[in-house]
Amino acid sequence: MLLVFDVGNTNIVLGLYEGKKRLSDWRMSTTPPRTADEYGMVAINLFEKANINYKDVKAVVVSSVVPNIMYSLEHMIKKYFKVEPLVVGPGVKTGINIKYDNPKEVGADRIVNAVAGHEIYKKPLIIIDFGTATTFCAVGIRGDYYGGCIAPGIKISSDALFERAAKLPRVELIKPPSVICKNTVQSMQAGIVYGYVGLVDLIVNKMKIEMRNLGEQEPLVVATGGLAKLIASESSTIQEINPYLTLEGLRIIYEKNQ
Ligand SMILES: Nc1ncnc2c1ncn2[C@@H]1O[C@H](COP(=O)(O)OP(=O)(O)O)[C@@H](O)[C@H]1O
Ligand SMILES: CC(C)(COP(=O)(O)O)[C@@H](O)C(=O)NCCC(=O)O
Ligand SMILES: [K+]
Repeated sequence: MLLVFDVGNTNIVLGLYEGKKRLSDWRMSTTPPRTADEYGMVAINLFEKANINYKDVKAVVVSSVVPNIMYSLEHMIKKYFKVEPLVVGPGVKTGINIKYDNPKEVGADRIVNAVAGHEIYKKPLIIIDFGTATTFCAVGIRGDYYGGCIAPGIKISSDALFERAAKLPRVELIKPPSVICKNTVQSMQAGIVYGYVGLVDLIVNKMKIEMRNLGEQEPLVVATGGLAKLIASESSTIQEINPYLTLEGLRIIYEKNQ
């Protein structure tokens, strides 16, 4: 079996594969940083609860945008799973041609998403990943990674509002019935959800113009990440939601590096 880790700034998402089949996936918090043994205990417990023998894991692939937990995570993988993890980074085959000023600067999660999108959809793409940050990535039909935008994520933006405004409560991130709201909670929900939909649709429409100028056909707009569903329901530009895009990209990268 193949175990993949998508290490984001809020969550570490684990995916377990047998060939192309995803057997299970789990989500754990990225903070606080844990020791190798603490990561090991969590991982083994997750396998036990799923009635899966962790000793059947024969390969591990990791994508990370959180350098400070990598020592413990890699140490755990070697100690408990007895394998050397393939860590996505320079030198790992992806089939993606990174056209960033400094290709090493792009978040691994963004490249992994591009690998998955390119393989699955075989079209020019705009990939939106609603994570701690919301990333927008333009990928050409031939797998050129052109770059994109990084915006503050919905949750950290709304957390900042809750924390910094004395009279504003923490509200559930759900869509209110209108934008002219008559109470504080719905006013905040409208500002957060519709404000974010506006951010997404404006950026996507601008990226589409730039992709046309790059000679690409109309891109497919694919959303992933924890909060994709919430925004996609209101957005006029998001066409697909693929919650497992990053995990699929890690599986594909494993196959490309066999
Ligand atoms: N299935 C889900 N339903 C609702 N919220 C989610 C879900 N998965 C993740 N989230 C929330 O979405 C945000 C982004 O999660 P995630 O995409 O894992 O972030 P990152 O990749 O930056 O770690 C987090 O605040 C997380 O709590
Ligand atoms: C933008 C990100 C923080 C998004 O990561 P996440 O929200 O999943 O934690 C990550 O892709 C990153 O650290 N990128 C490096 C800078 C860049 O891509 O230009
Ligand atoms: K992510």
